[in-house]
Amino acid sequence: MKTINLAVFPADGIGPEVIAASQQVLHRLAQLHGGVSFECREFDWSSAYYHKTGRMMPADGLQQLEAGGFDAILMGPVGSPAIPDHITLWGLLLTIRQGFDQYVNLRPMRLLAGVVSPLLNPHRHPISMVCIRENSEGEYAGVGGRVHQGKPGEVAIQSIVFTRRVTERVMRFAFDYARQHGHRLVTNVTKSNSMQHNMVFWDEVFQQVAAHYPAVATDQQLVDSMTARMVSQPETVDVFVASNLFGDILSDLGAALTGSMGLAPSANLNPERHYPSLFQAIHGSAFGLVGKNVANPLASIWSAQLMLAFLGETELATRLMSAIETVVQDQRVRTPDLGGTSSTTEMTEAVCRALETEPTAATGH
Ligand SMILES: NC(=O)C1=CN([C@@H]2O[C@H](COP(=O)(O)OP(=O)(O)OC[C@H]3O[C@@H](n4cnc5c(N)ncnc54)[C@H](O)[C@@H]3O)[C@@H](O)[C@H]2O)C=CC1
Ligand SMILES: CC(=O)C(=O)O
Ligand SMILES: [K+]
Ligand SMILES: [Mn+2]
Repeated sequence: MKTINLAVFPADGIGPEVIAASQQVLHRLAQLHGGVSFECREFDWSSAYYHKTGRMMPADGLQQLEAGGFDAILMGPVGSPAIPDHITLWGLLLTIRQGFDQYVNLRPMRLLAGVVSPLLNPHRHPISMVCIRENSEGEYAGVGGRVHQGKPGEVAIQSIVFTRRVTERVMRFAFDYARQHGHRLVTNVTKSNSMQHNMVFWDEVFQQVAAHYPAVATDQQLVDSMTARMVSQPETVDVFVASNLFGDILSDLGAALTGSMGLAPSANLNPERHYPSLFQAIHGSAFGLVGKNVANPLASIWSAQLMLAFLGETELATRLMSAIETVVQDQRVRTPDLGGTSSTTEMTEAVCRALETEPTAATGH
């Protein structure tokens, strides 16, 4: 029996509900497979932990996580109405992303059959985009400061940091990903018309890296018109590589275009596997839905599916994706964000049932 060791963070808001759902699905998957089990160690680092201790995680949190020997981290969203958002994000999530060098944020955005897109007649052209977001520096490098607070001469500086090593590696990842997964096009999302230093550099590195991948077509799109292109001609968007801030924004747009924030998954990857990677829905803590059992758990469950794929558990990953697709296409069980009245629990149980109808390893289909 193979054991997969997971660090699990229910975290904030709807996190505990969608993470419990994801764990339930993983355990059912393991049970049906028979050859693997998930060992989950739960961490209570969160906004509630902050209220108790004054910190989002212990001072040696990263060392504790590293010492745990985890294969991956499954995390709920971080953020509470009672604490400033920059404290919660920097106190936990962004610290882990940087500390564990999770420099790729992989965000597939695919309109699943059975989901209604806000775009008219979307099925004329399938919507399937993959955002490769730089996840360790750029606009979210965390460099800057404030002086003369509250005075007329107050200054606030948030510096954007682009380094060659980091820019090159995320672009190489984008091209490798495109090549491995049969994508035809990699789009460089930029803003080199107004940002004449960092974004001109970004474009140069893109060109240099692209030269090593002659079989993959490329194009370039300014980020402002990229938003319009994603809405007006989504069928022309395949893989795109974007800086930390641009990728953050464009992936929420992609989530909405493909039907719901409650569906969109993400993977925070350390591709070299020196550190565990972190899997988390792209949505936030959705304060309005907390405790009502109405949050769509599929974004988090799909993130767990990305985790299985990254861990090389191809059979489990394929089976889980197919169960998600079955439930969504069937349309009988739908949470309110998808136009239905089903609960988080019902949606989760529907995925567990769909897993049962998929071929098992034992039957060898
Ligand atoms: N990765 C993370 O930990 C993230 C944390 N946040 C934090 O979350 C908090 C709320 O941020 P918002 O900008 O309001 O974004 P949000 O994603 O929490 O909510 C945006 C909209 O999407 C809906 N939504 C989100 N998840 C859903 C789900 N699973 N099912 C159905 N509907 C869903 C919400 O009800 C709301 O209408 C803030 O504290 C923010 O800092 C935001 C984004 C990512
Ligand atoms: C923090 C945030 O919004 C994100 O990573 O998507
Ligand atoms: K807050
Ligand atoms: Mn975001």
